[in-house]
Amino acid sequence: MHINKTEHLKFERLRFFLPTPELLLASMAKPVSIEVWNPSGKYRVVSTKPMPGTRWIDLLVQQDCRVEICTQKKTILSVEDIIALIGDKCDGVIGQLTEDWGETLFSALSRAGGRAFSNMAVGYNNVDVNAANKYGVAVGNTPGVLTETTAELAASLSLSAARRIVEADEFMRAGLYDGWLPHLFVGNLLRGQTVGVIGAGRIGSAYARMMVEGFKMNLIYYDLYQATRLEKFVTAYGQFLKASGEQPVTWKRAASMDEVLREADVISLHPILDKTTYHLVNKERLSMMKKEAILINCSRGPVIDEVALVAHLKENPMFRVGLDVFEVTKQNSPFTFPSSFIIQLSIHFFQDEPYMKPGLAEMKNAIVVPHIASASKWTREGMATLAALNVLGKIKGYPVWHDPNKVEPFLNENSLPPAASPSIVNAKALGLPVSKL
Ligand SMILES: NC(=O)C1=CN([C@@H]2O[C@H](COP(=O)(O)OP(=O)(O)OC[C@H]3O[C@@H](n4cnc5c(N)ncnc54)[C@H](O)[C@@H]3O)[C@@H](O)[C@H]2O)C=CC1
Ligand SMILES: O=C(O)C(=O)CO
Repeated sequence: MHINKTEHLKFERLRFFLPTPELLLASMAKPVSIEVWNPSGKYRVVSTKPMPGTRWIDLLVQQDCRVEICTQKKTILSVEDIIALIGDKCDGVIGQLTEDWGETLFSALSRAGGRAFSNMAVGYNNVDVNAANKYGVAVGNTPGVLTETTAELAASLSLSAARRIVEADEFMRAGLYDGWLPHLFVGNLLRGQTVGVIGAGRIGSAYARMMVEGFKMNLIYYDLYQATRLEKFVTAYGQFLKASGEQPVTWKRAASMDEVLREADVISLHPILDKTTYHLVNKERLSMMKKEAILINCSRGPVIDEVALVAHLKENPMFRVGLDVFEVTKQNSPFTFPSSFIIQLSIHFFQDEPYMKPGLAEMKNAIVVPHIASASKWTREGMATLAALNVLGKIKGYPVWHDPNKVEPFLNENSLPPAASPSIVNAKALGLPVSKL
């Protein structure tokens, strides 16, 4: 066994490249690379990935946790890999949206004595919450801290698509620019056009505000619920513009999603991924959109039928798309069963990346980025902190925070976080107490 012992900050950290005794006992153990903090800690918490910042580690260690971080050079861990990490004694796991958290993993965690899991993500379509309920495992997520960062990427993609920034950049780098021309990379003006938002929750509403306020676009949105605060904001901003002698902005709550698709010039998708939003944008719906419309997806890949999208992009060169997330390509996928199988079971959607549908990468009218919408330093460190505190809160028997949309008290680096789990999605099902702090 190769062991390096390193003093790091005020805690002890070990690195080794062979299984710990717990891992050796795991049924399908493989050699894994682990970094250990506070080896003598009472509670064993595993993180399936190194996460940004160190506050999340400090907070766990201060509360008597031994923290084990998987440093294996493999982007997406398999169920077997994670079973090996869980071993025979594990109090909680911090996992990633790329992992399949279903019956197998929750039963393994439960067998190891664990009752706490948190995704380092707000979306938890990769988690079978019913299975977690069955084994009494609390499931945490990380809302709120990534709202603005994700909305900013959706806004960036909207601008990049409207003004053809990626195409123009490639043109410059290829040495093709030989002087200003009236027709060179002519795109769309956003001001006065209509922005459509599907799923006006936290991120959808933040994006809508950016586009309305920043570019004076009118808003049309579709959601299962009324976005009252967003409506009030646009009304007030419209009144302000009018009082300043400018054209006021307007808003409309659409009765159907199709209304948004028909009317909007830029459409951004921000719903959760579940059986009601799977392939929400399909061939028929793409054909309803304006020929020069812009479609942005920073939610989850399977919200769009990407085979239909590639065909639509080919047929409509002025239609543009900005994608941060992707559907799995069956041909290349490590998973072989058809998507209809997933829908019928409708348990959870565990894998939608990293593959692109054939033809997408060649489309000039598509901008593609690798699921980076939440990738600002503040947000990613905050996500790590919230995920760690979700797990810690359950281990310590703390109540659940009363409002998962207001997580700021957990993110203040200058004070101790509240003694609560910031966001547990199955708190009600497990009958967990709610914090009155
Ligand atoms: N690309 C990325 O890096 C990121 C992606 N996300 C994705 O964005 C999603 C939304 O995040 P939040 O805004 O924080 O969640 P949220 O829960 O605040 O908003 C989701 C909204 O979708 C609406 N919705 C649900 N089903 C719908 C349907 N069938 N039709 C129309 N609207 C529907 C809900 O009513 C809700 O208002 C996450 O679940 C995640 O999948 C989130 C963060 C980063
Ligand atoms: O939080 C999420 O849901 C993500 O997609 C990560 O950015």
